[in-house]
Amino acid sequence: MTNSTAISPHLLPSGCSIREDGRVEMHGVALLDIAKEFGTPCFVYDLDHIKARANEARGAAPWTVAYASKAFLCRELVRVLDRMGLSMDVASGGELAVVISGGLDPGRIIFHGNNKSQLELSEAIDYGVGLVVVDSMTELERLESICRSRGVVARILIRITPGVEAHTHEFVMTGQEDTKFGFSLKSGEAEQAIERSIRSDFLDFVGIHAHIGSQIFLLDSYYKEVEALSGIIERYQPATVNLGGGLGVAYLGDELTPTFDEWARVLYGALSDLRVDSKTQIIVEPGRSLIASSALTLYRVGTIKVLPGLRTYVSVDGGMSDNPRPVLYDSGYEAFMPGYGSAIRDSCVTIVGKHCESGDVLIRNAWLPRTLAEGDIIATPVTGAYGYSMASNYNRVPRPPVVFVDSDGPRLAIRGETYEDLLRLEI
Ligand SMILES: Cc1ncc(COP(=O)(O)O)c(C=O)c1O
Ligand SMILES: N[C@@H](CCCC[NH3+])C(=O)O
Repeated sequence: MTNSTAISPHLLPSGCSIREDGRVEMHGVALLDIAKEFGTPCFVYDLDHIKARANEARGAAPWTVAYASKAFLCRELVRVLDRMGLSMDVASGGELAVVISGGLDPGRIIFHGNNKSQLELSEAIDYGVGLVVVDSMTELERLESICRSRGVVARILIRITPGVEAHTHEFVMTGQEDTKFGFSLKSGEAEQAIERSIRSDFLDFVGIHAHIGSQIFLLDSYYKEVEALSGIIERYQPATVNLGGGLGVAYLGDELTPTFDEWARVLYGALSDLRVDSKTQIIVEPGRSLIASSALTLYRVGTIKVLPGLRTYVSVDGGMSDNPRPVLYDSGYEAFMPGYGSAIRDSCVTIVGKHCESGDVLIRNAWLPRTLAEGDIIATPVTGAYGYSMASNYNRVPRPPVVFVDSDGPRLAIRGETYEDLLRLEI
């Protein structure tokens, strides 16, 4: 736990700097001015940081990088990643619609999901997505019949459950045997699905997919993943092996994360140890590790309630509706005052949201300067992944705006919702 120190600069997006007067700015614009212009709460993304992370991921190995759009998705981001030539993974018809509307070449889309509907599968085929990742025998048959009726062939990967337990929160583990995702390797279902797709006239078996979970720090889990798949790879010599995403990120100042280079070294080391043909196309699907550290969230403090001998509650104008991760996974975050970035954070408080839930806690033990007062702006870094994308309208709280910043200044990528937006589906 960080105690009595200023915020670690490495938790801030790379375009951030702390001015001599202590104000934190992003590409020369004070975060306090962004809060004034766009209101709070507000997600602020450093566009150059996103591009740098995408380039780092791409440069780490001769693999194909498909950004996992569930981590954060908006049209403007699709345009940016499209210009960089990245591929994208989608996991629903809605994500597919946004990626298509952002203009990404459908051939660079990978379509996931353990329960894709008939409509979603048809849309995937009609848009011409590059790869459909087939998750069950029912889906394989549904997809085949859609393709038969259109006289087309779908390029598919078979999703395999490698039976690897990655060391992460059980809610975000996906590679173990007891999971809703994919075909079990152990039971032989994976081989049956591959054989079935090879026999089909309307399915083109391009390769296999596996994903062992999210927020993974121990790279050894990836070695085990490749090891588990090696028998299938040797037997079917797939053109493509998609090893999923899941690389962990640091949310707290004292956490150390593996780099894309280290991840690549482990994966390629395993592939080479297991003599996987070097011509095999390797795909990875980083979501969190590509986007999380590029953003922070700005909040305004509304009330400060001191319960003597117990704790001090600092209530902000957002909460579990813009960041459900602390409630869902007990995830830790840090906070700082963008007006006083170099100030020593010498007071431990509990930052809570404005929702009608005692559990609506953003940071249980947050260190902030003791000068913190009602009306101040605070920021939580590393909120670029699974914050906005999992945001809700609980208590009919409008979802906040998303602002992109680079050397051209700040601009809206997604506007904040209004009460009118909240009413637009009402009859
Ligand atoms: C199939 C698949 N690929 C990629 C990801 C991205 O994971 P992460 O954001 O942890 O990199 C996920 C989410 O866990 C996933 O389910
Ligand atoms: N939403 C989760 C990760 C889920 C990964 C998607 N399969 C998180 O915030 O950590």
